[in-house]
Amino acid sequence: MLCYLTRTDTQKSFPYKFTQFKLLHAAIKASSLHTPGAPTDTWENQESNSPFILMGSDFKTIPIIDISPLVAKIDDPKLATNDDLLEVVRQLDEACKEAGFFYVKGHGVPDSMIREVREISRSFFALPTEEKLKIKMTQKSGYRGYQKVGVNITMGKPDMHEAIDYFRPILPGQYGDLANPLEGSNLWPKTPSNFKALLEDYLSLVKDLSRKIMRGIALALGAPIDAFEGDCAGDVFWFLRLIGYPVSTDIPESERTETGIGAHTDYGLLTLVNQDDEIQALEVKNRSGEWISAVPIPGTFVCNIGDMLKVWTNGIYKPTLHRVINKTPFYRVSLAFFYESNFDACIEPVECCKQKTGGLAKYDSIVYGEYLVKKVQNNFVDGRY
Ligand SMILES: N=C(N)NCCCC[C@H](N)C(=O)O
Ligand SMILES: O=C(O)CCC(=O)C(=O)O
Ligand SMILES: [Fe+2]
Repeated sequence: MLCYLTRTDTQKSFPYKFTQFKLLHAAIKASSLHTPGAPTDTWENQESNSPFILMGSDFKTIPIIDISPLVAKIDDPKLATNDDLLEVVRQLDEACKEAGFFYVKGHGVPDSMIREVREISRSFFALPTEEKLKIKMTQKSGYRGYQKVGVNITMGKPDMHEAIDYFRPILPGQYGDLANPLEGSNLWPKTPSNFKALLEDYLSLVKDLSRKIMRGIALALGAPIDAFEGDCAGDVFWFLRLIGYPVSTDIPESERTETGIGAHTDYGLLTLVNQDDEIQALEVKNRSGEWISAVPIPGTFVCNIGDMLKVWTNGIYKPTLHRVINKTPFYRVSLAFFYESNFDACIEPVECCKQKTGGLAKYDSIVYGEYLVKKVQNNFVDGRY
């Protein structure tokens, strides 16, 4: 994909282009192709007052990456420089810079599992409201549990989805006062009976898959392979949302808004979305401001990067605005898994990324847990649970 951007404030213009890389050091160099203050800055303000004018092509589709070499080899130091793995790394780098979104196939999570977790979520959402409210989300439950359509808000507007939110369990006092509002354990419905067991199996698979993709992303950035482990994400905080988007005409007109989830970026490092086949509803905003559809591709996960990765990379990779609008006559189900950093991690631009972006930190450091708590509290209007 080739795009030309002109920096209007300095009158400097430059071509920005990705070529084929075969070796790891070339993949690392790819990150230094990034000129300070260059194209990724358009990502920051995707609305109108960007200092850049886009003149060339922009992404119209979201790349599909077959990550099977990465899944097979990334944990084996002897294999971590294989050509096929480095080709995956190169594709990850390109996708994170161009779109902030990519599909993964060849990820090793069985198709049957991917479908089953959606089906079991669908059967939960089909239960009577009284039944679903038995695991109701409240402030007291640490924001864990079921929320009705319209309870979650984005930019002040009710979202047209119902959901169950699961967060990594937090013991009282585990992170001092930092995690207080999110302390608690998860709420599991009694029916369907295998709900908890199935979702726990799923969670362990997507957690490990995310760890491997983050190893690939570390290499793509020219950072050590375990850069997103240890103090950063070695004790990762995760959460999982089971989401149901009703057919819009099934929602009373007085309560209806246009969006299943309004435009937002995700908060952490990496998100893995398992979306219903054949229902097109997830949209991703490109640099030109067009909404590009993330069409369902059976058996894949839609991956996207989050706010913490932007800070860590000093803006080399930026999260992309996305939203969900279900205009179809079908009830849509998705599972969004969020792989974040350690809850108490202080995320700041790292040296190797600063070097590639002019040397100075473009973002203040953020304590992830503080950021998350604020976000979660802002997602719900007091008393509207
Ligand atoms: N990354 C997460 N958790 N996504 C869930 C919904 C995002 C929208 C949320 N209401 C908001 O305004 O952030
Ligand atoms: O349902 C989807 O496809 C995406 C959900 C999403 O963007 C989110 O929960 O953050
Ligand atoms: Fe999202």
